[in-house]
Amino acid sequence: MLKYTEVSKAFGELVAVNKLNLNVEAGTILGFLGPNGAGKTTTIKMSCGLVKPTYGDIEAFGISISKSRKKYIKNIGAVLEGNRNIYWRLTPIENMEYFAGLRGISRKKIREKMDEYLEIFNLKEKRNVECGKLSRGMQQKVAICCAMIHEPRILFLDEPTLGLDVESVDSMENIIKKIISKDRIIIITSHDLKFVSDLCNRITIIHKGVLVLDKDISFLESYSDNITYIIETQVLQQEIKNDIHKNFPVYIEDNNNKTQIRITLKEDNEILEILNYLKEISIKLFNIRKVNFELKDVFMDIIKGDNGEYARSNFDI
Ligand SMILES: Nc1ncnc2c1ncn2[C@@H]1O[C@H](COP(=O)(O)OP(=O)(O)OP(=O)(O)O)[C@@H](O)[C@H]1O
Repeated sequence: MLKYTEVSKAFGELVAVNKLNLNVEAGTILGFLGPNGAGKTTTIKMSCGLVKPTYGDIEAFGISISKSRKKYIKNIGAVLEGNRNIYWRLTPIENMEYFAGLRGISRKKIREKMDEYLEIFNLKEKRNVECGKLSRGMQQKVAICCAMIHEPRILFLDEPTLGLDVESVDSMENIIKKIISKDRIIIITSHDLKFVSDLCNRITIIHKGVLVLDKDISFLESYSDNITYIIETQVLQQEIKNDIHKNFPVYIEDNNNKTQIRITLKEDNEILEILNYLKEISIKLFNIRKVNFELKDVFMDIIKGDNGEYARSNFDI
């Protein structure tokens, strides 16, 4: 189990992570979500021993990072945000050998592991190509291979789909499904909520350093009766947006010279209320469409509010 007890990190006055308490069981693929600046990367860096918590402790399968850092780190593998996790001038094989060497694993010993990973990650044909010449998706796969070369039981993937095309996102999803096992934990941060809800069996949301949701993915099913609409209008003034926020369970964003209002309702005809409101203030409507209720709706509901302040949720979470 991965266990966080009161884990906190302050950078001067700014509290990036505030008393995080969380237990993650083996076999879990955890979606660790939050808006920009919520504290995700700081939490991952603390979990990898790269940033020291100001307060609190993290334990990986009973080993405490504050008491036995070296032993703790053996359980951890991580691919951090960005594309600097591997050496571009080296091939996938050379990168794996290099990272194995850093962990004190001999070339001979990892040969078998490398073959297995090249197979799983579909990298066999590219084994001797410089990583700088590979696609972004392949580079990301090599980075994961390197992070797993010492067979850690806990793997952190910070934004694994960033910059990947749809096909590569699919392939990443399949690979993560292949590498999870009942004695392993995979923790993923991502802004791609579809990827997360398709893949993860548990969802946590952190907002302004505070854990605000921790649920099994099945919790979404309890909202399957909800109906979500997207209403596209002329660009709305901030005052009007604030007023809509106050009166309706919505998420509002501007997109391509339009304002998109995403609203989740219990009954279809509740849509009339907001449409009447928009009509009364003479707002031009461009489009209305029904979409599936998604993790996105819960996520946006939790983090919405004026200036991104935590607002009371419309859902029973
Ligand atoms: N080294 C640092 N020094 C000062 N402040 C920092 C440092 N690292 C992070 N922060 C601040 O801590 C807060 C949390 O940042 P963090 O990078 O953990 O967020 P995040 O959830 O990963 O965001 P994003 O989705 O944008 O990557 C932010 O306000 C950030 O500016």
